[in-house]
Amino acid sequence: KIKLKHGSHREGKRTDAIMQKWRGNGLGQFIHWGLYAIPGGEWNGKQYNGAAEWIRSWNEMPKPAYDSLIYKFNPVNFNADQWAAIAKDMGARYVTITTKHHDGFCLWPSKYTSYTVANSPWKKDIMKPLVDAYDKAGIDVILYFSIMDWNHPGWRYDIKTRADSIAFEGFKKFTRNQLIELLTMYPKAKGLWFDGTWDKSWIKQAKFADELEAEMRKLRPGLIIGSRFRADEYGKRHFDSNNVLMGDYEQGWERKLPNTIADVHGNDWDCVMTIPENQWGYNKAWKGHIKTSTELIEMTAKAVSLGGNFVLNFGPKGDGSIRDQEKRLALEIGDWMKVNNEAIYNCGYSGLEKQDWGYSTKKTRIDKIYMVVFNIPVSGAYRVKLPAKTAIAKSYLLADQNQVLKVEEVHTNEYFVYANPASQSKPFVIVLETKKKERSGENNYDKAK
Ligand SMILES: C[C@@H]1N[C@@H](c2nc3ccccc3[nH]2)[C@H](O)[C@@H]1O
Repeated sequence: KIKLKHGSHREGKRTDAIMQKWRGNGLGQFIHWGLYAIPGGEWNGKQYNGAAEWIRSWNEMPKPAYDSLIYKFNPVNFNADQWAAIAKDMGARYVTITTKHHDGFCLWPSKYTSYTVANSPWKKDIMKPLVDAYDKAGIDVILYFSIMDWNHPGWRYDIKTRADSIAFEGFKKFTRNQLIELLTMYPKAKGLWFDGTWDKSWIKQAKFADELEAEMRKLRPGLIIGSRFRADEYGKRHFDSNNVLMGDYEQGWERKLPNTIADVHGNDWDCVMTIPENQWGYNKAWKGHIKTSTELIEMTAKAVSLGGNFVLNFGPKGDGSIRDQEKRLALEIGDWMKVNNEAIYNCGYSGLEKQDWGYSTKKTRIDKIYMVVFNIPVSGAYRVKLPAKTAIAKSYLLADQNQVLKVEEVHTNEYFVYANPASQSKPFVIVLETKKKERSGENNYDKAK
């Protein structure tokens, strides 16, 4: 083990109630909203091929033209309660909201810069109504914060000269001030989701970032901070030089999912996902594949089956309204979650071998296993292998618990569950209530009544 001053300060999962609630959330909503939603991926009639929230980095759009979008920020259709209702209807149990993206525009009236909503035609704080609306809806709030800030004169991609170093010292103070300000103004926030931390300038700030993380955790005990915030003194990110996870959960799954439990190294983690291929901020013209609700439900089930949370991104328009495709997907996912959320909420890795029919999840501390089915076997038989000394006490469809299913032990600890789902068009869940196996060889299953 390498002696580290600014590596991880905790091994293993957090066991406190705040983190246990986070762990059981299963499904979350991401909100990317800011000035970039006004051009929506287009400038002077030309489409920007990258992610819409990165349009400022596009040479076709002069930086001053982007920066003066502040004078156009007047989201007359912004309705925080409506955004929270969409998340609620979808079955999201937490939301991550951009307070400041890479462009540096602040959705709260920060005292430390003039580049905020306070100096836009809108004038009012956006974060307070959002935090209050989601909190009222019973949805936990996490604040997204980009360290990289293209608007701040002190930002540097790397620190090469003494002048860089002096400028960056000012930037670091500004960053700390804004983070303390956010935690003070929005005490209901359960955590911070950091981004824009990959450049050398920030990676070199191991001591500063370590002390800042400690200061934030002291100010807000129980605060949830992921692995993307800081690097150790050898520049190692996400996992320190002893390969121990930094922060409270792994924040590396952006637009991708782990494939097996080995990929998540026994840690908590979240996957943040876009509906189109790669657009976080509002883009007028979604190109390429737009994920269907069934695909997104499958990603949610896969994430939970591997012990993580799935956080689906919404990019509200410049006027504050939510686009129709996003509203429709939220309702379709929500319809499924209303019937099946028992297989998602407070569930995690079941320990069972992956089978072709889909993903299995397990309630923490309860002997219930959920088989979330996406591929229906022509045989009608759903194979499941249980650990030794575990038997199936009862099996039924989550959607219709009166439908007790026939179970057959085809080999030791290997069972076929027979189910003919009513509908074949949507994923469905088979529940296994397990029990300790009595003497071996006894047929431990209920014949279909
Ligand atoms: C959660 C996502 N993270 C930001 C981002 N910027 C990137 C630059 C390079 C590679 C990946 C990136 N992700 C995206 O703009 C979005 O906020």
